[in-house]
Amino acid sequence: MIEVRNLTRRFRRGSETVTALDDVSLDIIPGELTVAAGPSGSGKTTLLSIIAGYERADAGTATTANGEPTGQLGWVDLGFVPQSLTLLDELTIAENVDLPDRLNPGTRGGSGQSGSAGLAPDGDPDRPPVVQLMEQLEIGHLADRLPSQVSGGEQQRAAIGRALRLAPAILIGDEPTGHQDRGRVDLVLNILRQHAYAGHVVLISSHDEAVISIADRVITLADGRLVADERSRAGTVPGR
Ligand SMILES: Nc1ncnc2c1ncn2[C@@H]1O[C@H](COP(=O)(O)OP(=O)(O)OP(=O)(O)O)[C@@H](O)[C@H]1O
Repeated sequence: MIEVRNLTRRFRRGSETVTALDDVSLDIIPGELTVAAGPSGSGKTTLLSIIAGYERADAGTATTANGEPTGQLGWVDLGFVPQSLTLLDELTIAENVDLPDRLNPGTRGGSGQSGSAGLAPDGDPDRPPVVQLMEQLEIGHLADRLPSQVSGGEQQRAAIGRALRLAPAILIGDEPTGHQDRGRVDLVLNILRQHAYAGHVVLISSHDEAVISIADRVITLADGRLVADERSRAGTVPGR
Protein backbone atom coordinates (compact mmCIF):
# COMPACT_ATOMS: atom_id res chain seq x y z
CA MET A 1 0.00 0.00 0.00
CA ILE A 2 1.18 3.53 -0.76
CA GLU A 3 -0.19 6.36 1.35
CA VAL A 4 0.07 9.71 -0.41
CA ARG A 5 -0.68 12.63 1.87
CA ASN A 6 -0.97 16.27 0.84
CA LEU A 7 1.76 16.04 -1.81
CA THR A 8 2.66 19.39 -3.29
CA ARG A 9 5.44 20.22 -5.74
CA ARG A 10 6.16 23.62 -7.26
CA PHE A 11 8.69 24.50 -9.93
CA ARG A 12 10.07 27.95 -10.62
CA ARG A 13 10.18 28.97 -14.29
CA GLY A 14 11.79 32.40 -14.37
CA SER A 15 9.52 34.69 -12.39
CA GLU A 16 6.62 32.21 -12.65
CA THR A 17 5.85 29.41 -10.16
CA VAL A 18 4.22 26.28 -11.61
CA THR A 19 2.32 24.08 -9.19
CA ALA A 20 2.89 20.62 -10.66
CA LEU A 21 1.17 18.82 -7.77
CA ASP A 22 -1.32 20.54 -5.52
CA ASP A 23 -2.19 18.87 -2.20
CA VAL A 24 -2.76 15.36 -3.58
CA SER A 25 -3.82 12.64 -1.14
CA LEU A 26 -4.79 9.05 -1.90
CA ASP A 27 -4.06 5.43 -0.99
CA ILE A 28 -2.87 3.08 -3.71
CA ILE A 29 -3.64 -0.48 -2.77
CA PRO A 30 -2.20 -3.80 -3.93
CA GLY A 31 -4.06 -6.24 -6.16
CA GLU A 32 -5.28 -3.89 -8.86
CA LEU A 33 -3.85 -2.02 -11.83
CA THR A 34 -4.07 1.70 -11.05
CA VAL A 35 -3.62 4.14 -13.92
CA ALA A 36 -2.88 7.84 -13.42
CA ALA A 37 -4.55 9.71 -16.29
CA GLY A 38 -4.91 13.36 -17.20
CA PRO A 39 -3.79 15.78 -19.87
CA SER A 40 -0.19 16.60 -20.64
CA GLY A 41 1.25 18.74 -17.85
CA SER A 42 -1.36 17.63 -15.29
CA GLY A 43 1.26 16.29 -12.85
CA LYS A 44 1.39 12.53 -13.57
CA THR A 45 5.17 12.31 -13.95
CA THR A 46 5.68 14.51 -10.90
CA LEU A 47 3.44 12.29 -8.76
CA LEU A 48 5.06 9.03 -9.90
CA SER A 49 8.58 10.46 -9.65
CA ILE A 50 8.05 11.63 -6.08
CA ILE A 51 6.65 8.23 -5.07
CA ALA A 52 9.65 6.54 -6.72
CA GLY A 53 12.15 8.91 -5.11
CA TYR A 54 13.26 10.54 -8.36
CA GLU A 55 11.77 13.88 -7.41
CA ARG A 56 11.31 15.63 -4.06
CA ALA A 57 8.09 17.08 -2.67
CA ASP A 58 7.81 20.60 -1.30
CA ALA A 59 5.17 19.39 1.13
CA GLY A 60 3.43 16.16 1.99
CA THR A 61 4.53 12.54 2.09
CA ALA A 62 4.40 9.27 0.16
CA THR A 63 4.93 6.31 2.49
CA THR A 64 4.24 2.62 2.85
CA ALA A 65 1.66 1.51 5.41
CA ASN A 66 4.59 1.22 7.85
CA GLY A 67 5.37 4.90 7.42
CA GLU A 68 8.54 4.34 5.40
CA PRO A 69 9.03 6.96 2.67
CA THR A 70 8.55 5.14 -0.65
CA GLY A 71 11.30 7.28 -2.17
CA GLN A 72 13.83 5.53 0.03
CA LEU A 73 12.91 2.01 -1.08
CA GLY A 74 15.37 0.11 -3.25
CA TRP A 75 14.76 -2.15 -6.28
CA VAL A 76 13.85 -5.03 -3.98
CA ASP A 77 10.75 -3.20 -2.77
CA LEU A 78 10.05 -0.66 -5.50
CA GLY A 79 10.62 -1.02 -9.24
CA PHE A 80 10.38 2.12 -11.36
CA VAL A 81 10.10 2.54 -15.13
CA PRO A 82 10.94 6.20 -15.68
CA GLN A 83 9.84 7.95 -18.87
CA SER A 84 13.52 8.41 -19.79
CA LEU A 85 14.13 4.66 -19.17
CA THR A 86 17.68 5.24 -17.77
CA LEU A 87 19.16 2.03 -19.19
CA LEU A 88 22.94 1.89 -18.80
CA ASP A 89 24.47 2.25 -22.27
CA GLU A 90 27.54 0.15 -21.51
CA LEU A 91 25.55 -2.87 -20.30
CA THR A 92 23.74 -5.35 -22.55
CA ILE A 93 19.96 -5.66 -22.47
CA ALA A 94 20.25 -8.79 -20.31
CA GLU A 95 22.65 -7.08 -17.92
CA ASN A 96 20.32 -4.07 -17.66
CA VAL A 97 17.35 -6.31 -16.85
CA ASP A 98 19.47 -8.14 -14.29
CA LEU A 99 20.90 -4.97 -12.72
CA PRO A 100 18.66 -4.90 -9.60
CA ASP A 101 19.72 -8.47 -8.88
CA ARG A 102 23.40 -7.64 -9.30
CA LEU A 103 23.03 -4.67 -6.98
CA ASN A 104 21.21 -6.78 -4.38
CA PRO A 105 23.16 -10.05 -4.34
CA GLY A 106 21.64 -11.07 -1.00
CA THR A 107 18.20 -11.19 -2.62
CA ARG A 108 19.08 -12.99 -5.81
CA GLY A 109 16.03 -13.77 -7.95
CA GLY A 110 15.51 -17.15 -9.59
CA SER A 111 17.15 -17.64 -12.95
CA GLY A 112 17.29 -21.40 -13.17
CA GLN A 113 19.65 -21.19 -16.09
CA SER A 114 22.49 -19.04 -17.30
CA GLY A 115 21.53 -16.67 -20.09
CA SER A 116 23.68 -16.13 -23.14
CA ALA A 117 25.11 -13.09 -21.36
CA GLY A 118 26.47 -15.35 -18.63
CA LEU A 119 23.93 -14.41 -15.98
CA ALA A 120 24.40 -16.35 -12.80
CA PRO A 121 21.89 -19.08 -11.93
CA ASP A 122 19.90 -18.36 -8.82
CA GLY A 123 16.92 -19.75 -7.04
CA ASP A 124 14.04 -17.79 -5.47
CA PRO A 125 10.85 -19.29 -6.95
CA ASP A 126 8.84 -16.13 -6.22
CA ARG A 127 10.91 -14.07 -8.62
CA PRO A 128 10.80 -14.30 -12.40
CA PRO A 129 13.87 -15.98 -13.86
CA VAL A 130 15.70 -13.37 -15.92
CA VAL A 131 15.64 -15.41 -19.13
CA GLN A 132 11.92 -16.15 -18.75
CA LEU A 133 11.21 -12.52 -17.94
CA MET A 134 12.97 -11.35 -21.09
CA GLU A 135 11.16 -13.94 -23.19
CA GLN A 136 7.81 -12.87 -21.72
CA LEU A 137 8.64 -9.31 -22.72
CA GLU A 138 9.74 -10.49 -26.20
CA ILE A 139 13.30 -9.25 -25.75
CA GLY A 140 14.94 -12.64 -25.09
CA HIS A 141 16.63 -12.60 -28.51
CA LEU A 142 18.20 -9.21 -27.71
CA ALA A 143 20.03 -10.34 -24.56
CA ASP A 144 23.55 -9.56 -25.81
CA ARG A 145 22.79 -6.28 -27.60
CA LEU A 146 23.49 -2.85 -26.16
CA PRO A 147 20.55 -0.48 -25.61
CA SER A 148 21.74 1.63 -28.55
CA GLN A 149 21.36 -1.43 -30.80
CA VAL A 150 17.64 -2.01 -30.11
CA SER A 151 14.45 -0.03 -30.76
CA GLY A 152 12.82 2.42 -28.36
CA GLY A 153 10.01 -0.04 -27.67
CA GLU A 154 12.52 -2.81 -26.93
CA GLN A 155 14.47 -0.51 -24.62
CA GLN A 156 11.25 0.29 -22.80
CA ARG A 157 10.44 -3.41 -22.38
CA ALA A 158 13.96 -3.91 -20.98
CA ALA A 159 13.30 -1.13 -18.45
CA ILE A 160 10.04 -2.89 -17.51
CA GLY A 161 11.96 -6.16 -17.08
CA ARG A 162 14.49 -4.40 -14.86
CA ALA A 163 11.67 -2.98 -12.70
CA LEU A 164 10.06 -6.43 -12.37
CA ARG A 165 13.31 -8.31 -11.87
CA LEU A 166 13.05 -8.64 -8.08
CA ALA A 167 9.22 -8.90 -8.08
CA PRO A 168 8.91 -5.74 -5.95
CA ALA A 169 5.90 -5.07 -3.76
CA ILE A 170 5.51 -1.73 -5.55
CA LEU A 171 5.84 -1.19 -9.30
CA ILE A 172 5.64 2.34 -10.72
CA GLY A 173 5.68 2.95 -14.49
CA ASP A 174 5.65 6.36 -16.17
CA GLU A 175 3.90 5.74 -19.52
CA PRO A 176 5.38 2.22 -19.68
CA THR A 177 3.46 1.47 -22.89
CA GLY A 178 4.30 4.80 -24.54
CA HIS A 179 6.77 3.31 -27.06
CA GLN A 180 4.85 0.08 -27.77
CA ASP A 181 2.80 -0.98 -30.80
CA ARG A 182 -0.78 -2.12 -30.20
CA GLY A 183 0.12 -5.79 -29.70
CA ARG A 184 2.95 -4.98 -27.30
CA VAL A 185 0.69 -2.59 -25.34
CA ASP A 186 -1.48 -5.64 -24.58
CA LEU A 187 1.60 -7.75 -23.82
CA VAL A 188 2.96 -5.20 -21.32
CA LEU A 189 -0.45 -4.61 -19.74
CA ASN A 190 -0.97 -8.34 -19.22
CA ILE A 191 2.40 -8.61 -17.49
CA LEU A 192 1.70 -5.58 -15.29
CA ARG A 193 -1.76 -6.87 -14.42
CA GLN A 194 -0.34 -10.27 -13.50
CA HIS A 195 2.05 -8.51 -11.15
CA ALA A 196 -0.81 -6.54 -9.60
CA TYR A 197 -3.05 -9.59 -9.26
CA ALA A 198 -0.23 -11.44 -7.50
CA GLY A 199 -0.84 -8.97 -4.67
CA HIS A 200 1.48 -6.10 -5.54
CA VAL A 201 0.91 -2.36 -5.91
CA VAL A 202 1.06 -1.36 -9.59
CA LEU A 203 0.68 2.30 -10.52
CA ILE A 204 1.30 3.48 -14.08
CA SER A 205 0.54 6.66 -15.97
CA SER A 206 -0.94 6.79 -19.44
CA HIS A 207 -2.67 8.96 -22.03
CA ASP A 208 -3.76 5.90 -23.97
CA GLU A 209 -7.52 5.16 -23.92
CA ALA A 210 -6.77 1.45 -24.44
CA VAL A 211 -4.71 1.43 -21.24
CA ILE A 212 -7.17 3.54 -19.27
CA SER A 213 -10.09 1.36 -20.36
CA ILE A 214 -8.61 -1.84 -18.92
CA ALA A 215 -7.45 -0.27 -15.64
CA ASP A 216 -9.06 -1.48 -12.44
CA ARG A 217 -8.80 2.01 -11.03
CA VAL A 218 -8.22 5.34 -12.77
CA ILE A 219 -7.04 8.40 -10.88
CA THR A 220 -7.28 11.58 -12.93
CA LEU A 221 -5.14 14.64 -12.43
CA ALA A 222 -5.77 18.13 -13.81
CA ASP A 223 -3.53 21.11 -13.08
CA GLY A 224 -1.80 19.12 -10.35
CA ARG A 225 -5.00 18.24 -8.51
CA LEU A 226 -6.70 14.88 -8.10
CA VAL A 227 -10.05 15.43 -9.85
CA ALA A 228 -11.42 11.88 -10.18
CA ASP A 229 -10.84 8.46 -8.67
CA GLU A 230 -12.87 5.68 -10.27
CA ARG A 231 -12.92 1.89 -10.16
CA SER A 232 -13.95 -0.17 -13.15
CA ARG A 233 -16.46 -2.15 -11.08
CA ALA A 234 -17.29 -1.11 -7.54
CA GLY A 235 -15.42 -3.25 -5.07
CA THR A 236 -14.28 -5.88 -7.57
CA VAL A 237 -11.09 -6.43 -9.42
CA PRO A 238 -11.55 -8.07 -12.83
CA GLY A 239 -9.58 -11.18 -13.67
CA ARG A 240 -8.82 -12.28 -10.12
N1 LIG B 1 11.68 20.51 -13.84
C1 LIG B 1 10.62 21.27 -14.10
N2 LIG B 1 10.76 22.62 -14.15
C2 LIG B 1 9.68 23.41 -14.39
N3 LIG B 1 8.44 22.95 -14.59
C3 LIG B 1 8.25 21.62 -14.55
C4 LIG B 1 9.32 20.71 -14.32
N4 LIG B 1 8.83 19.45 -14.33
C5 LIG B 1 7.52 19.56 -14.58
N5 LIG B 1 7.17 20.87 -14.70
C6 LIG B 1 5.83 21.38 -14.95
O1 LIG B 1 4.96 20.77 -13.99
C7 LIG B 1 3.70 20.46 -14.58
C8 LIG B 1 3.44 18.98 -14.44
O2 LIG B 1 4.39 18.26 -15.22
P1 LIG B 1 4.37 16.67 -15.33
O3 LIG B 1 5.56 16.29 -16.15
O4 LIG B 1 4.24 16.09 -13.99
O5 LIG B 1 3.03 16.43 -16.16
P2 LIG B 1 2.51 15.11 -16.90
O6 LIG B 1 1.05 15.01 -16.58
O7 LIG B 1 3.37 13.95 -16.55
O8 LIG B 1 2.72 15.49 -18.41
P3 LIG B 1 2.99 14.53 -19.70
O9 LIG B 1 1.76 13.71 -19.84
O10 LIG B 1 3.19 15.50 -20.81
O11 LIG B 1 4.23 13.70 -19.38
C9 LIG B 1 3.79 20.95 -16.03
O12 LIG B 1 3.25 22.23 -16.10
C10 LIG B 1 5.28 20.96 -16.30
O13 LIG B 1 5.59 21.93 -17.30
